[in-house]
Amino acid sequence: MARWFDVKRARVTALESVSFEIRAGEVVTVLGTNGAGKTTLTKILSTLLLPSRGTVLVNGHDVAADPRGARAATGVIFGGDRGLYTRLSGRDNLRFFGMLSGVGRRDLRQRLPGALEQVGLAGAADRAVETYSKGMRQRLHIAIGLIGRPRVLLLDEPTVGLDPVEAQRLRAAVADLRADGAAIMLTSHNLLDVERLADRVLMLRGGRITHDLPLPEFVRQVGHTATVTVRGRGRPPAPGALPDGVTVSEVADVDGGWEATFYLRGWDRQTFDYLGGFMADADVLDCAVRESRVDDAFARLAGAVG
Ligand SMILES: Nc1ncnc2c1ncn2[C@@H]1O[C@H](COP(=O)(O)OP(=O)(O)OP(=O)(O)O)[C@@H](O)[C@H]1O
Repeated sequence: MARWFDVKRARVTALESVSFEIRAGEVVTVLGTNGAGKTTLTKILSTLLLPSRGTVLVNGHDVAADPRGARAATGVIFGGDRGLYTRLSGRDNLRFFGMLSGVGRRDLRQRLPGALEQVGLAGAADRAVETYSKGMRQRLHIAIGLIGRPRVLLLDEPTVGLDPVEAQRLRAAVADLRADGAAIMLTSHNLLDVERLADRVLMLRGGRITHDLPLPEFVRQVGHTATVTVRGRGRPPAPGALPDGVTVSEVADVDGGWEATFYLRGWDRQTFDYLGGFMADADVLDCAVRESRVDDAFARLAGAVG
C-alpha cells in the first residue's frame, strides 16, 4: 500500500510499499520519527484517508470499497480533544458516538454506566464537556473508542495528557480488549505504553517499514543488554583489555572525578570479573546499571538506518 499527497506540483510520499498484518489478540506498536507516516497510516486504517495505491483490509473490509464495514469494526482513540460536542454532556457524547459505531439502544443503556465508570467520569457524566479538563476529555475519547467493543482498535498517542493512574487504567483496558481477541494498533512515544502493551514493533522511516519484530527482538537491536556507569574520584583507572561482549564508551573527567560507561552484551562470568577488576583498583563513588529499553533501540535505529 502507498499514500502520497500532491501539493502544487510536487508529490510528497507519506507511505511507500507498506505491507503488514495485525492478528486477532495482538498489539502492534508503530514507531517512527516525526513525519515517518504514523498518522497517515492511522488515518487510512480509520477510513479518514484513502490509500493512493494498494489494498487495506480492516476486519476483512476493504477501506475503499466498504468503509462502513471497516468503521463498524473499529474503535479509535486519538490524543487531544478533537471531535467532541462540547455543549453536550459526557454521557450524551458517549451515547451519540456509541450509536454511530452501531451499538443498539438497549446495549448502550446497559453499557453506559460501566463505560463512564471505567474511565473515572461517572461523577462528571452529566456536565457539559466544555467544563472538562484536558485529561477528562481524553478519558471520554477512550470511553468512546471502547464502547462498541471493537474488533479493531486504533490508538494514536492515547496517553498524552493523562496522569499516570489514568494512563495505567487505559493500558489495562487495552490489555482486556486484546485478551478478548481484538487486533490493536498503537502509535505512542510513551515508553511504558510500548513496553507494557506491544507484542510487535513496526518501525517506519520515511514512509517505509524498516523493522517488523517481536518486542524483545526489537529491543535487542540496540546491540547491548545493559549500560553500566561507574563514577569515581582520583585518577581514572585504564579500561585495560576488555573481554568479549563488553565495550567501553570512554572514561571521562567529570566534576573533579571521572565517569566510565560500559556497554554489556550480556551478564556472564567474564563480564562480572572484568567489572570487579576495574572497580577493585579504583576509588568508586557509585555504580549505576541501566537495562537497555525500547527507546534505546528506537534511538539507535532512527539514527542508523537509511
Ligand atoms: N495532507 C497532507 N498534505 C501534504 N503532505 C502531507 C499531508 N499529510 C501528511 N503529509 C506528509 O506525509 C509525511 C508523513 O506525515 P505523518 O503525519 O503521517 O507523519 P507522522 O509519523 O505521524 O509524524 P508526527 O510524529 O510528526 O506526527 C510527512 O512528510 C508529511 O509532511
